[in-house]
Amino acid sequence: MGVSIQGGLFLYKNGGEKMGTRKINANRIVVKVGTSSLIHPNGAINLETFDQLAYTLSALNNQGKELILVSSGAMGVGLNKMHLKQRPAEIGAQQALSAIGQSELMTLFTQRFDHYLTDIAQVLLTHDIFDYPKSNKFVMDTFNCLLKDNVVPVVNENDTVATDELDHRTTFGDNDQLSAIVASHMNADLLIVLSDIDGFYDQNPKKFTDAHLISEVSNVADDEFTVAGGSGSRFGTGGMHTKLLAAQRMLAENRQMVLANGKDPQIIFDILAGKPVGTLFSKECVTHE
Ligand SMILES: Nc1ncnc2c1ncn2[C@@H]1O[C@H](COP(=O)(O)OP(=O)(O)O)[C@@H](O)[C@H]1O
Ligand SMILES: N[C@@H](CCC(=O)OP(=O)(O)O)C(=O)O
Repeated sequence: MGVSIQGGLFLYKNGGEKMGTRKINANRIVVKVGTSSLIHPNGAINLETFDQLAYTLSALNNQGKELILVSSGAMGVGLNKMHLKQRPAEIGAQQALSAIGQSELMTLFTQRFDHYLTDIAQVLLTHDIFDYPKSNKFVMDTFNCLLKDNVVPVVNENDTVATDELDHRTTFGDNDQLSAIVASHMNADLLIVLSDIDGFYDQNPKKFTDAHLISEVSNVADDEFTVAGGSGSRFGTGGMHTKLLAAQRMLAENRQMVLANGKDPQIIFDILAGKPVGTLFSKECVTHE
């Protein structure tokens, strides 16, 4: 079991040793994967992640779990396809790149999921879509039909029309919060956020080598936001801030969220088996020695 350092935070013992098991009971699961897990730092496609994500979700789908994948990466894949090193400055050009990348992203997923005999579907959403009762119903009906037919919806923000959270310079979209919105409306038991980092640390580990991984968080307040920095990769957008906002929403609704490293998506099996990997955001402490 972790050591409490304050309020609702538990650090891993001995600087990272993982102990105990968690009680995770999840049937409907939203998995969010960030650009940093899908694209190598050199800009190339991380084929292992695509393949292992498809394998893991297909295996769980075959076990009867209901899965929704929220995937970033349209911009990263678009940059790669157009042989560009960095995002263009203009928002229109960014949106065009994302449109190019989105179809390529789906091609990559379709290939890998086909290999594991799993059908997928593309669902492009905006953050506010659930606020309109008619659209809300259409979106929910679509998700419910797909899940009933064992099809895995692959969600991304519809970057062509979503401009509300873009600063028109450096950030593009926010799938961390979109995944929490989807988890919330689809009444998911668990949100798994896969990133390029082992979990939530007491300071940005890409900047501070003595940062400690936090095992469990039961409350996200100002203290947590002060140690949440920006994105660690060239392509990620929200950094830890948007992940904490997603966690805040999950906690408020008494749902669980696990933030874990997506370099090997089979970590999802460990999460569901209750192994104390990553950071668990949960109102109640569910780790037992
Ligand atoms: N307190 C923190 N704990 C962990 N990571 C942090 C923290 N503060 C900032 N970060 C940064 O957040 C990054 C993950 O966010 P981001 O690059 O947007 O990934 P993704 O593409 O997976 O959404 C990490 O690589 C890390 O550099
Ligand atoms: N819609 C954008 C994703 C934006 C986003 O939230 O990215 P990330 O921080 O990598 O999860 C894209 O597909 O590039």
